[in-house]
Parts: sequence; structure tokens; C-alpha cells
Amino acid sequence: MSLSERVRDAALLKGDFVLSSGRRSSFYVDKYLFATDPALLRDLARELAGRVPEGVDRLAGVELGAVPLVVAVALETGLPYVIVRKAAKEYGTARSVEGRLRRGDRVALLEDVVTTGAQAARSVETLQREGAVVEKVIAVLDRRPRPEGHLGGAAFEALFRLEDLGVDPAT
Ligand SMILES: O=P(O)(O)OC[C@H]1O[C@H](OP(=O)(O)OP(=O)(O)O)[C@H](O)[C@@H]1O
Ligand SMILES: O=C(O)c1cc(=O)[nH]c(=O)[nH]1
Repeated sequence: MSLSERVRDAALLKGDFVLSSGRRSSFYVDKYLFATDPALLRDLARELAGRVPEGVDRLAGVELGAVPLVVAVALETGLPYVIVRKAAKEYGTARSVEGRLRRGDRVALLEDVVTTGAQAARSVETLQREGAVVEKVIAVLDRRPRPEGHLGGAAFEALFRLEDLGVDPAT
């Protein structure tokens, strides 16, 4: 079975869902269902690792869904990683980015599912505010209707589009 078929079988849900943008959809690709299966996570991490550009210093993952992905890709590549918070921690270190990030670090940001791209674009901004150079955003799935080569000013690539999961984007 192909990797896209495995993702579809593990994670594609049909129903009535509210998305993080507030929009409704008749289907949902539950990243927690593909990212919590160890064999699938390992194979996705290999594919994602193959798309990390040469010369990247560090990986990044958006909380919460992309954390298992970034951990798995870090183990695959040996690259260190940071976790980008959706909102800065309100006590202690008060950080927006957890882990060691140096100004000028070249970063590849991993995302699970891109629907509008808003969350990934916000995370690019957060990393840039901390002085990082975001070389590329790499997602497992891009739900957007048209293929895009950029997101938030960085290069963008996704392993799969809805068509790869056998979903009609118009539904
Ligand atoms: O492209 P967008 O329109 O921004 O939507 C996609 C974002 O929404 C989902 O995260 P969610 O908000 O469900 O958070 P979670 O990872 O914390 O569960 C998904 O994992 C992306 O991060
Ligand atoms: O837009 C979202 O919130 C979203 C869509 C989807 O298919 N899967 C997911 O985890 N989040």
C-alpha cells in the first residue's frame, strides 16, 4: 500500500467538522491518527526528511500536532529542533519558541495539515521574530485547492494533496 493510501486509511474522517479557521468541512484528516501510528510516523518522517533542504541548521514544528512529526524527523536527520507555540508561555521563560534557536539559524518548519496556511504563516513570523531564517515549510497534507510553492514568504512543499487521498477538494 502506498504512503498516501496508508494516511487515508488511518486518518480520513467523513462527517461535519469545524476547522481551525472556523469554516465547516464534510471531511477531516486527523493528524493525530497518522502521527500516533509508529510505523506510519516513521515512514512519513523519512519522506519529510528527504525534503529538508541542504544546509538547514534546525527543524521546527508547530504545537501541538506537528510535534511528533518534528521529533520523528529530528531522529531521522539528526538535526536539532524547536517547538513553535501558538501563543507565548505566560510564565517562567515566557517563550514563543521552545528549545535552542540561534539568530541566523536556517530552519525548516514542519506542519501536519495546511488548510488556509494561516497557522504555518504565523509560525514563520514567530521564528523570524526570533532571528531565524525560514528556508522552507514542509507539510504532510495541503488542503488548499491549488498547489502553492510558497507559504508565509518561505518555500513550501507538501507530501500530499487531497486528490492523493482520493478526496474531491470541492466536497
Ligand atoms: O492552515 P490553517 O487554516 O491554519 O489550519 C491548519 C492548522 O490547524 C490545525 O491545527 P489545530 O488548530 O487543530 O491545532 P493542534 O495542532 O493544536 O491540534 C493543523 O494542525 C494546522 O496547524
Ligand atoms: O483545518 C483544520 O483545522 C484541520 C483540517 C484537517 O483536515 N485536519 C486537521 O488536523 N486540521
